[in-house]
Amino acid sequence: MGKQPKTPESARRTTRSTSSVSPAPTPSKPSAPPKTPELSSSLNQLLSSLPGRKPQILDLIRFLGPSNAPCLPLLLYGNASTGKTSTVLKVFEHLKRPFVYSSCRSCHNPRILFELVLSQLGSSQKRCKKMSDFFNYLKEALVERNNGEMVYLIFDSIESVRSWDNGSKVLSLLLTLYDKLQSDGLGLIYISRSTPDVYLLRFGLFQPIDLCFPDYTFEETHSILMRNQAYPKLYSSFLSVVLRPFTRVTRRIDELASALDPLYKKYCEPLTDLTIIPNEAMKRRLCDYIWPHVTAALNQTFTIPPRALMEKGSTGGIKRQPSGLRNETGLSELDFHMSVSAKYLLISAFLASRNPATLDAALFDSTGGCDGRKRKRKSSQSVIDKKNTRAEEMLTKGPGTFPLERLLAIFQCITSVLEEDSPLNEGKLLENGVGMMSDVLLQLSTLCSSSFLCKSGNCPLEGSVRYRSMIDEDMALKVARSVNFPLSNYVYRR
Ligand SMILES: Nc1ncnc2c1ncn2[C@@H]1O[C@H](COP(=O)(O)OP(=O)(O)OP(=O)(O)O)[C@@H](O)[C@H]1O
Repeated sequence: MGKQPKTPESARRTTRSTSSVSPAPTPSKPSAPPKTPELSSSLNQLLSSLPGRKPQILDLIRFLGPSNAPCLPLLLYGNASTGKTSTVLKVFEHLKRPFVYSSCRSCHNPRILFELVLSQLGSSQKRCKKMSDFFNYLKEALVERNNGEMVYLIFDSIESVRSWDNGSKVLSLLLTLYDKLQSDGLGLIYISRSTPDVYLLRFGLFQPIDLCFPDYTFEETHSILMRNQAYPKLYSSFLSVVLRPFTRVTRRIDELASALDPLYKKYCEPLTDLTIIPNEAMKRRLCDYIWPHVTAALNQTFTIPPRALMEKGSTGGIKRQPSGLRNETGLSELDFHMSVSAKYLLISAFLASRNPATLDAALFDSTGGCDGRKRKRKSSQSVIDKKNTRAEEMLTKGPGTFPLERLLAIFQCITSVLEEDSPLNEGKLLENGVGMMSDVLLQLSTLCSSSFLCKSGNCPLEGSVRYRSMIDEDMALKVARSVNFPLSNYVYRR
């Protein structure tokens, strides 16, 4: 499971400013969700509109507290399409609270973001030439508004700010607004795909209450897709055929919905009556009918649009690029399409191609951990020298080939390390567990057909197929970052 949402008590911390500014109102104690019959039916509606998000919804309502009580900044985090935005917006709608929503991803630069926030607060004429303009206008708008009710600024996708010019400064301003403006009735909610440590380490003052949105389980994904279906029996029989293979490729609800939509239309084509409850024989016939389309659609999931593929020089001694596959901006597309297990497989393949096989034992211990330093200390200098010479040869030759067994061994090692290390990844890996391994061959063939890997002919000695990774180090690092994998700890360097 992912990092569990903290209990309200353990999550509430005193920021430097709340402890030093005495007249500032104390953030309210989180209270239980209201229990009037009217509200509880609206709460039930809210809960059923977002399957799998009950703990997050209830925590969020508790953290926000009553409408006139200040609340500490909240940081909602989780992978793409885990319902962070939908949950916040629906909770605010349910509570009927005033809020200002801005997605940093669609703003592209600070000026657009600042002016978007101000315009929603009624200051649409204000132009922000400097960062301090935003702060001053925001303060003015809050003072003018001052009606005793909190107003919440919701900043979505704050991880995107880091890639802007002056991104760090902008992020620092956004994350410290609470310290400066809490007494003006401002609540702050940040939504991020990155984990809190990214912000806590770099912006020391920022100490929000964090709320994790773990990836959906298979069952939750099923319930989400079943929502609002006109013919639930038929749709359920459709999902029983298609959902397993697709969730191996992606767990993103938006990707699944758009991939399954045309397939469902196909599935219904042979039927004249959609209200029918398919019996076993009909299910089998429909399954046979849809299956070729399923396999074709599964392959398409990895297609990277050509406009995103830009030429870029190779780095780190890796000389070859896959034909037609260039990276850099391509990663956002890649990130969009690639499942978590495919990303780990790609990282494993990169390591297998990049590192000499002789270093595997030193980099990964038998339980899968990265135990490089300990082992290196035990090796004699001459053994190290020999390995280094071979490794240097590899670096100058470009990416090496490797057999399937080596790929699987590395894959197993790095995924088991991540089960221990990464709170967000933990959920995916534990949940997928065996599934992730059994899925590898399917992922492998898809990675080959998408030119991320290539088959490198048969090894004359072993007679088996060998593979080669076709991505460069920059791309591997980006893939690794997207799943919080510490790739540089595993890459052999001269
Ligand atoms: N639990 C859920 N129930 C119903 N629909 C959901 C659920 N979770 C996600 N979705 C749907 O998936 C899509 C993406 O959800 P949303 O934008 O809320 O995710 P997110 O975590 O904010 O993603 P991102 O990090 O990409 O911004 C939306 O269409 C949303 O309706």
